[in-house]
Amino acid sequence: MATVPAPSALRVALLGCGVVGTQVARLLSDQSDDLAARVGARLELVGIAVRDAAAPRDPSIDRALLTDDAETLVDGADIVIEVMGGIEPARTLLLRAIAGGASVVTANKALLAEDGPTLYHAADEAGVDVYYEAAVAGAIPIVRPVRESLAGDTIQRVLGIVNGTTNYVLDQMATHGLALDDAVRQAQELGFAEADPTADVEGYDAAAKAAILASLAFHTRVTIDDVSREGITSVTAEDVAWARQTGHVIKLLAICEASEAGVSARVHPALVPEQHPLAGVRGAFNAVFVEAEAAGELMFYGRGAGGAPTASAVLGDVVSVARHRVLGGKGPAESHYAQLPIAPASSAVTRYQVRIAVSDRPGVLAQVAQVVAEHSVSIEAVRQAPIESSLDGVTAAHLVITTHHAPESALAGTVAAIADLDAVQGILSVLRVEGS
Ligand SMILES: NC(=O)c1ccc[n+]([C@@H]2O[C@H](COP(=O)([O-])OP(=O)(O)OC[C@H]3O[C@@H](n4cnc5c(N)ncnc54)[C@H](O)[C@@H]3O)[C@@H](O)[C@H]2O)c1
Ligand SMILES: N[C@@H](CCO)C(=O)O
Ligand code: NA
Repeated sequence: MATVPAPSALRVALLGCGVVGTQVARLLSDQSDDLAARVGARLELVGIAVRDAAAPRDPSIDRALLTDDAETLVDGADIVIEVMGGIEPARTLLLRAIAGGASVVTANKALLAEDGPTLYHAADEAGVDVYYEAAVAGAIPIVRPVRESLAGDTIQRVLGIVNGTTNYVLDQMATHGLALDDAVRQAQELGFAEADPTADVEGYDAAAKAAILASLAFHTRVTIDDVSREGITSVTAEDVAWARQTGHVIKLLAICEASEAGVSARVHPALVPEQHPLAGVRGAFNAVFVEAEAAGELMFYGRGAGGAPTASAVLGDVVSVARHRVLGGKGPAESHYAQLPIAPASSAVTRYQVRIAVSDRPGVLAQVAQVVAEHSVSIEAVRQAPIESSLDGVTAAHLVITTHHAPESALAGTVAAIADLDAVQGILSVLRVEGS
């Protein structure tokens, strides 16, 4: 039987030359001999699609490679790397690449969380790879471990700090007592947060990553529309201080779980016990904590953003898809055989900490406890502390109630009933407690 000779070189097209693209081009050039040895064929960067070929670029970029004709570039490639971001034209260009027989590597979480299945289906039909390690938690290997290393196990839960900007902001609030707006401004000055930080602080970036992680972990298609999302804008310096007093830190978590109700993916600020490994994730670092039936607890930690760290993940994927082309065949495809239902957000079961301002007089604690019990919610701990400037001249106190596990729907009813009590001056915060 005649064998097809392995290619001596693979043509690589790069779409986008921003923060990540610049570093991808640099690594392809700086490491070209090592990459050739690892792949078994040279990786030849044949062009870089940009919006404006005349714009200033990092000196490491070979300007002769720049083109504003992305379509022609894609048509001649064996491997297409997409680091432009956005839905269009990224989707159309990737589909064109796949239809033309190229394997693709992308860092585009927004596109995958919105319409990944269109790409996966096209790649299946064409017999090529779609790899996307950089799309979740940047440099941290998490897509490959979930897709391959844990393929023989059953993942039960994934808890992730997958947005560096918000982790930096919450960490600054916790360690320096900053207000949220001041911490966001500092993150912008240091270049962590974008000029428009909405996608980060409102949790959209983390929600896209949660959709991708939930799809991988539970072999079920989950899109960003299936993810319940709450950002960090309502977190106050007082919440952060109270978290510390009760032995917690506040983190923006992406939580993916499978239960009898189906798969749930949610993003919200949560209290994490100080002794949990996720509580020690400081600054702009990311970490993904995985609970699996046989493996137990695993944590993946590192840099979730930045040009070079993200390019590291992209290059790892490029080497994988290139090896497949040299050896023939392709890597594992998207797996959605389980097709579990998407659980409604109200079915999530977790612990809560409710902080309320109450009039400090006899019987108030008993009234609050009664209301909680009537909603079948079990109290784990109650703390009380005086409020120095009392409201309306009535001596007031903070009451901090931590519950045992309860469904979100039961908690919502409980909080509404507590708010109706005469002795309750206000609900100051309701935070979920995760990781315990
Ligand atoms: N920056 C990070 O830390 C990071 C981390 C993980 C994933 N990502 C993802 O990587 C991708 C790129 O991010 P980035 O930070 O490098 O963004 P960026 O804005 O710095 O770079 C994107 C580049 O693509 C170019 N571009 C956009 N549309 C184009 C088009 N139609 N034709 C040609 N060029 C086009 C832009 O001009 C820009 O130079 C995004 O999908 C992002 O979500 C980024
Ligand atoms: N903006 C993201 C990086 C890219 O996903 C973050 O702050 O983590
Ligand atoms: Na990653």
